[in-house]
Amino acid sequence: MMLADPAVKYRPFVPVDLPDRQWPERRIETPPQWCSVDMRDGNQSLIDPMDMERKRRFFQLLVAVGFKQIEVGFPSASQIDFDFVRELIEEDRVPEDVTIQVLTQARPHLIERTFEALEGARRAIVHVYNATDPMFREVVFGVDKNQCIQIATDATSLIKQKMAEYPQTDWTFQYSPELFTSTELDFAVAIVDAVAATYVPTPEHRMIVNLPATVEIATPNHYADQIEWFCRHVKNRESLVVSVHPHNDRGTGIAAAELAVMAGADRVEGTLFGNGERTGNVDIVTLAMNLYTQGVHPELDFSNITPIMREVEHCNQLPVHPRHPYVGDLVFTAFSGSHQDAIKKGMAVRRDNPQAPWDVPYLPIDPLDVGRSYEAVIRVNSQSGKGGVSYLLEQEHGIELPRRLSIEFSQVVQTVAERTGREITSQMIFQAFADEYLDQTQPYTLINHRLNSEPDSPRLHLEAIIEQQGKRRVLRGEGNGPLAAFIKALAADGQDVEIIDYHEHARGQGADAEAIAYVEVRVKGAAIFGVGIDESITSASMKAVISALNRHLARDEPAAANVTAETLS
Ligand SMILES: CC(=O)SCCNC(=O)CCNC(=O)[C@H](O)C(C)(C)COP(=O)(O)OP(=O)(O)OC[C@H]1O[C@@H](n2cnc3c(N)ncnc32)[C@H](O)[C@@H]1OP(=O)(O)O
Ligand SMILES: CC(C)C(=O)C(=O)O
Repeated sequence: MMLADPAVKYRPFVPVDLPDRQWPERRIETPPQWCSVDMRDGNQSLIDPMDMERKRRFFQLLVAVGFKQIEVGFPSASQIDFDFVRELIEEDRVPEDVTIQVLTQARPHLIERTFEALEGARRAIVHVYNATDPMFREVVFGVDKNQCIQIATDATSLIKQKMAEYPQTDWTFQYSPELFTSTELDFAVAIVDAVAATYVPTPEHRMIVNLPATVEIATPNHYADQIEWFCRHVKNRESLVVSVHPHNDRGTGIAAAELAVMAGADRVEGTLFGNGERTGNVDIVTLAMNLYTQGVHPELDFSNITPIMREVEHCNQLPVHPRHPYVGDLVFTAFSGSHQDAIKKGMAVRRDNPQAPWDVPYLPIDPLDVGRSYEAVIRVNSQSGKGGVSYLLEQEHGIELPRRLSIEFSQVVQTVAERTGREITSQMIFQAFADEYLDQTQPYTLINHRLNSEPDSPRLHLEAIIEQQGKRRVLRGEGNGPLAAFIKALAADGQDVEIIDYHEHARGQGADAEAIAYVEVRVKGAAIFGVGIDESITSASMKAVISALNRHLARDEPAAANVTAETLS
């Protein structure tokens, strides 16, 4: 049960005393070093840790994306992690420019085993950790501060010695004061200084100091303060690569990582799509794409993001949320009418000026940049409006509705959406459009027509063959254009139709192109639309008039109406 006063149980974080903090004014202008910990922190938190096949696939994926540092496991913790590291080395599967990293606790037998796993590696990062937070010192290890430092420096000495035993490998040393964020800052600096004094890094051969938010305990600005404070107080900063390793317990892992980089971190450890202990590690995809949308290339390649997501889902056996930034199945989709309208208008402006900076409403990134298409951007349900319906007809069926017709037709789609309660696909929209306008062939059906003109006269003579109730008849009329002649022919048959508005365009390209004509006509004082499609523009416009007339006549005979709703059910 939630407490009436949570303060009796939970303590707020203590702010860092850093009145002259510099990080809020900084911007991220170059990407940090990235290290994927999918195969270690990600793997250790899976329901079913990865088998060899999934590990191989994940490693290949990380290499293909462009990671240069990959924590491939905890080889002293499990045989499969050990075997995988051996396979990478023995089968020479690590590309020249990629460095593998492995984790070990600060315990001699685990360190020994770690080096056994790494024998023969071209290059490797050995990552050792011990918990430095006061509660862990007391409850988990039963050590005081000096003993805690001793665990870390003893491990460092042993690692340094083991590195010397295998000089053919290009080694990098990494130390993490686990639970850095809940460790007293001066103690975190003291233990890192002691470890560094043991290892003796130089600016040419730096050691990595990884400062994990093992459990996220505060707002991201607090983490940034801690990182800046650390960087300003640690000795020999120029000999260290300062790395961060945020988790996401408060849901602010991304913000914490970004602010930490502004505060001086050189490197970020995280996972693809944020798998990891509890609520996960920081998601490197989002971090990278956040940089990209600020105009900074992250030096990771997510230009075909969907297969990357599917591969990670396979390896982790965990789904990526449909609303996950930049990749989720629904993140490039707008259902709501006003969003669709704005996107449609923004896309139209962009089509005219494709080199302009990206400025499409509601879309922080061009879906094409991550291999997604525009087709899925707009989807229609009962929350949608005319913009979405017209967009889909235009994009997928080449039908560019005039504005007033799009208003009328969106009501047809709205009725279907509300009745079914489901998403309406572009195919369903086209079917509704065909039912409502194109297939209106009763009572009049246009079978054919012939046009004649006289020399030196603008007048055209039209003969239109129509079918009505199974019988064919010829209607005749004359006018200055084919449509005017057809209106005359209908008038002679007792149907007074007045053209109010007319639009036409080609549909498709090349030899297969068709013409589509839209008319708004007035019949017996009422305005109504009609649409016709044909290879010939004249036939398309006559069919459009017939469509409008038949719709008008159907309204007088309700039994013939409502075809659309039935067809879609
Ligand atoms: C925040 C992180 O993600 S850290 C990484 C966590 N990952 C893993 O733990 C991977 C899987 N782990 C394992 O397979 C095992 O825990 C092993 C092989 C590493 C160690 O196994 P065991 O020796 O059986 O120890 P166990 O699992 O019970 O861990 C607790 C012991 O480790 C010690 N320990 C824990 N962390 C550290 C550390 N960083 N340095 C030194 N000792 C440590 C504890 O003090 C405790 O020792 P004790 O038994 O003397 O009290
Ligand atoms: C080992 C360390 C870096 C870790 O995974 C954590 O603190 O979350």
